[in-house]
Amino acid sequence: MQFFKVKTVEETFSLIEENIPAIEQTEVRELAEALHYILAEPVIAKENVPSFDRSTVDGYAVRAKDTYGSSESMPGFLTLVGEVKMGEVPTVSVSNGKAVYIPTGGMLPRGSDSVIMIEHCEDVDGLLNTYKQNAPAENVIRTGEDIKEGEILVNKGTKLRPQELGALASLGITHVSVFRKLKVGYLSSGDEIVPYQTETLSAGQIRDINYLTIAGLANEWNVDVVYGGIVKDDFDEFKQKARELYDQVDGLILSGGSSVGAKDYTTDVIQSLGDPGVFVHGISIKPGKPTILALANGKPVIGLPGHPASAMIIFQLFGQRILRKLKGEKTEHKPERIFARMTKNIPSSPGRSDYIRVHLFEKDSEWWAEPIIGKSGLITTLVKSDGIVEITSEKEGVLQGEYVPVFVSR
Ligand SMILES: Nc1nc2c(c(=O)[nH]1)N[C@H]1C(S)=C(S)[C@@H](COP(=O)(O)OP(=O)(O)OC[C@H]3O[C@@H](n4cnc5c(N)ncnc54)[C@H](O)[C@@H]3O)O[C@H]1N2
Ligand code: MOO
Repeated sequence: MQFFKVKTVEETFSLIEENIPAIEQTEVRELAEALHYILAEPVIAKENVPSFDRSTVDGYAVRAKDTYGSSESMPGFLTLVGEVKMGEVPTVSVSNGKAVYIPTGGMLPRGSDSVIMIEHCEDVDGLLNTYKQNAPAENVIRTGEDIKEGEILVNKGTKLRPQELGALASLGITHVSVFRKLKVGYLSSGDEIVPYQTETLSAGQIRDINYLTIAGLANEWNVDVVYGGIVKDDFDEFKQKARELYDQVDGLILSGGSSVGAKDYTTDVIQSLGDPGVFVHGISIKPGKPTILALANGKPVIGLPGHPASAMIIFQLFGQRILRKLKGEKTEHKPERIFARMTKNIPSSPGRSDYIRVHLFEKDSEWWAEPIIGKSGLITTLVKSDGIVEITSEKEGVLQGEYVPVFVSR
């Protein structure tokens, strides 16, 4: 009889951190095709952004001191000497007592240090009445204020979000070196599992749910999935299919057979794939206790519990971390969570982390979390839920009205 040597959630996170390597292969991608890829080398700014002082408003470029003392009741007077054209170097400059018209984004003319907004002036036949005093640098973006030449703009290991792509574009960078896209293999196991396309089920059969839920999550994380099909509860067949798939991919996900029943071969199959092998079998968590995590010759292998809600929750909690590590992503994991108030008391055993599926609703300007009660074999518990409440291992549950963190599903 096998027994689980159960790890806590925190121990499991540390073991993932210690055990999972990053893939080393990189590729160069065109910037517009690099969204959600992980940067493989730092990007150092080769120029200033902006490369010139620019106005942030439509107005008049002035010397701030020439506007001192101007107010609604006591306007100042400046002589208009020309205008700045967009995208061009100004041909006029600003000297004492002078002003130049400038559109939003235009280059500040020599001699000026700030821009006074159109709303605060009046052009009376070339004499500019100023009704407000300006501070130096007011309504101006300075050269290099956004990005300074020589600074590290984006570090190695950063996931490229739209804002990083925008910043790289501002420097004229068209290609970036990124870690290549991951490809993981997915295999379902179980004599009762049949393809989801099966029209009529025979007695005892179940359509494969986990392929769609797990591949869907992986795709959301910019990871490709190779579907290895469904294997029967037969050690030799399972081992052979797992090996074939393992050889083609960067990591392997096996669903079902993770428990310790007579036909649960997943552990033995994983051990056959390579060293060091299993580093977690059993986590003090509900749902998902029989989870298996392993590393076989540098490739992670995840044995997910078969129950569909358990498989999804476990893959979100641990699979995502494993894949982030494998992708070379270095930025700290910050899951999206909100605080909501629990509508009911929920007991929990100390020493075990519980993940409660909840429906979120807003009442009196506050978020409330209504637990969705149901077994982890029921996929609709996740269909009805908007997120997962974490009850950490040191707690004995949560009380009605208590504020709890909810990991929101998107
Ligand atoms: N004696 C014990 N029995 C069980 C324990 C335990 O600690 N001691 N843990 C239970 C928990 S918790 C879970 S979760 C399951 C996990 O078991 P397995 O990973 O071995 O999964 P299976 O037995 O293969 O399947 C469980 C369940 O899920 C259905 N399933 C499996 N794959 C799919 C799929 N791809 N799509 C849809 N449904 C799937 C399967 O038909 C079973 O009903 O073990 C408990 N037992
Ligand atoms: O802990 Mo298992 O994952 O529910 O049914």
